Amino acid sequence: MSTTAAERTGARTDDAAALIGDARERIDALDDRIIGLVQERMAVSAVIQEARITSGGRRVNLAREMEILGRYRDALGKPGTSLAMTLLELCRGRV
Ligand SMILES: O=C(O)C(=O)C[C@]1(C(=O)O)C=C[C@@H](O)C=C1
Repeated sequence: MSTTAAERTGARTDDAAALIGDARERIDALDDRIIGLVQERMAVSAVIQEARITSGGRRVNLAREMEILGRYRDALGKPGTSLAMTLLELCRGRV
């Protein structure tokens, strides 16, 4: 059974439903890019961690993490800090 544009988008007019459909396509494309960038970040972070561990250091570098948290907070506010913490967890696991 097929759904109507209104059911898919929550809009009450065809114009609004069309706009939402187009904008959702852009969001899906952006999310694909964001996911790709996160995966790229994870790979680069793994190279750094591996080099540090192989040299006898620790996986985690808290001073660097503080810089990153501050950067995301300055750009995006408090939720930016949460986003940075999630990114760091994806990149180095839980500490
Ligand atoms: O910049 C580093 O030294 C890294 O190891 C990368 C990274 C990160 O993913 O941003 C990961 C772990 C460290 O605790 C700090 C930062």
